[in-house]
Amino acid sequence: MEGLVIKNTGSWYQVRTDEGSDVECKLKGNFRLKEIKSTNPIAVGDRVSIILNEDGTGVITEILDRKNYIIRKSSNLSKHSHIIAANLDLCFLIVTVTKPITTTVFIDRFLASAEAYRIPVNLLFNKVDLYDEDEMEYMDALIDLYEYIGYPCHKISALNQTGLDELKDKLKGKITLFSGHSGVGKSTLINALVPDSRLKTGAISDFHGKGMHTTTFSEMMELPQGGFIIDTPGIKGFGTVDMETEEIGHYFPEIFKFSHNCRFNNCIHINEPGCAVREAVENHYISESRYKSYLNILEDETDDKYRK
Ligand SMILES: Nc1nc2c(ncn2[C@@H]2O[C@H](COP(=O)(O)OP(=O)(O)OP(=O)(O)O)[C@@H](O)[C@H]2O)c(=O)[nH]1
Ligand SMILES: [Zn+2]
Repeated sequence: MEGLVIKNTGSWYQVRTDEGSDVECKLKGNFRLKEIKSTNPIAVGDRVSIILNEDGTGVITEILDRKNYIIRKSSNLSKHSHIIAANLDLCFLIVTVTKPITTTVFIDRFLASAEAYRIPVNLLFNKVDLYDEDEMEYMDALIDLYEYIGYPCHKISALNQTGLDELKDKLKGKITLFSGHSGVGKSTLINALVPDSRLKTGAISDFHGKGMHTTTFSEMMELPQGGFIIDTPGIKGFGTVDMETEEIGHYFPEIFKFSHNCRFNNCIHINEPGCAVREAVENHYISESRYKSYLNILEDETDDKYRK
């Protein structure tokens, strides 16, 4: 029997079978994952094969191929990583122009990581009910920029529940990760989209008792229209994705496009002669803020290399 892992408590996995029932499962004793050194072999979003025990519980015997997964390193030194979720169809990054400010560097780092993971992102500009004329203008400029690059943008007010219908359509039948700075209105939005999510949160803490570490546990919330939302506590963005210096430009779609015309094919677009990316920045085909974010990631990765 096959199903979808919708909750992971560390020792148990809740599996929604394709027939529609929920089964509490354990892993088969000798279960191993070959390619990934991970503290948890299975995460929410995984599709698995199970066999049923007589008492109604189940055993996970096999994990089906993943289309993607997001990880967090257990610590900087460790090679082990924690898989946060698998098989994501979409990310919603919630941003605000004010209260709090979401910087373009934060947005661009998130977008680049999502590109590395091959997960499409939509930007949700929340709290539009708060903005004055200048803030509206700034938001519209950002929306022009990101839509031009290819990231769909939405103006919403989670508080007043405006702009949410289009989101509901997009979420239907998908697994979507919600992310954003603390205070942008993520909980308010999720409560508006999943009417009984507050109730569910209560039920989880009962189930776990006290000693539960949030890092080993995650859950998907089911949407009334079908589909799931992932809002794992403690994730801000994806954490750092390791990127090779020459790869970073691949995760900025518009930089990648222009980089085909650079004179050197290993150009990293800093001060090489014949760099088509820098020329595009000077001619305003690539935005200054995006190029700055690119340099910002490049700097970090270079620092990392020297430290190692
Ligand atoms: N004016 C306005 N306020 C909002 C809106 N959405 C959320 N807020 C307010 O912003 C504050 C933070 O909202 P939360 O939903 O708790 O934000 P969060 O992103 O979940 O924050 P964390 O729980 O810290 O991660 C609350 O006071 C909300 O009422 C909105 O659309 N407009
Ligand atoms: Zn270049």
